[in-house]
Amino acid sequence: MLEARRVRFGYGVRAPVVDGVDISIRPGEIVGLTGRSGAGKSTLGRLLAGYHRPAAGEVLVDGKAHAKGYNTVQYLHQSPIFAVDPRWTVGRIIAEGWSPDEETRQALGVSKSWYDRFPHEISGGELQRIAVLRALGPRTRYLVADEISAPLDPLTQAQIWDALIGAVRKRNLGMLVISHDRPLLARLSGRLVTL
Ligand SMILES: Nc1ncnc2c1ncn2[C@@H]1O[C@H](COP(=O)(O)OP(=O)(O)OP(=O)(O)O)[C@@H](O)[C@H]1O
Repeated sequence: MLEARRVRFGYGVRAPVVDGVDISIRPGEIVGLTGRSGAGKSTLGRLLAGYHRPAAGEVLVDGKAHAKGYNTVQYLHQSPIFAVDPRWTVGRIIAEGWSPDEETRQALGVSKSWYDRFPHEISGGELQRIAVLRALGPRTRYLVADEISAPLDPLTQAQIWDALIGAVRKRNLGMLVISHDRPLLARLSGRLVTL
């Protein structure tokens, strides 16, 4: 289980933006996270992924604190351009995560012809599919999908969510979906948490 227990976190000396929050995501479960703008959803997502250290409380991944090495909690960013090294080719970016099997690559519609290009040489929707593919390595146990589909066309959205749901079912992954899109959350998640 991926869980945050009574976590508190603030940026710098400012008041905490997440304070005393509990959330848990079981393997095989898709949990929706919504709430007003600025409520701290992305901050909570990053805490769960181990990007921030809580000022109080704890984040546990299958009962343990985040450790060094491969992050079994993969955070998917709304703007994938911020999640990749602009000097790396697409092939290198994907290989950083794993060497994907054909089925997963094709499910996401990632073309091998993109592998020699740089992030600024492919579209936003293509880059998001690449970021999702990179995150689905065999050691991944949980995914935090932070507004990953909002700016994308409906076809790309459907392709990404179908691939993610497929991976969740096949590999018993736990996934937190952060979104303002209530119909999307109703469709995807078994449980909705409002911050
Ligand atoms: N790196 C940062 N430095 C300082 N303040 C930040 C930083 N990141 C976020 N904040 C502030 O923390 C608060 C929570 O931000 P966060 O992005 O977690 O909210 P959110 O619920 O995801 O919002 P939205 O729905 O608009 O994406 C906001 O007031 C935001 O301005």
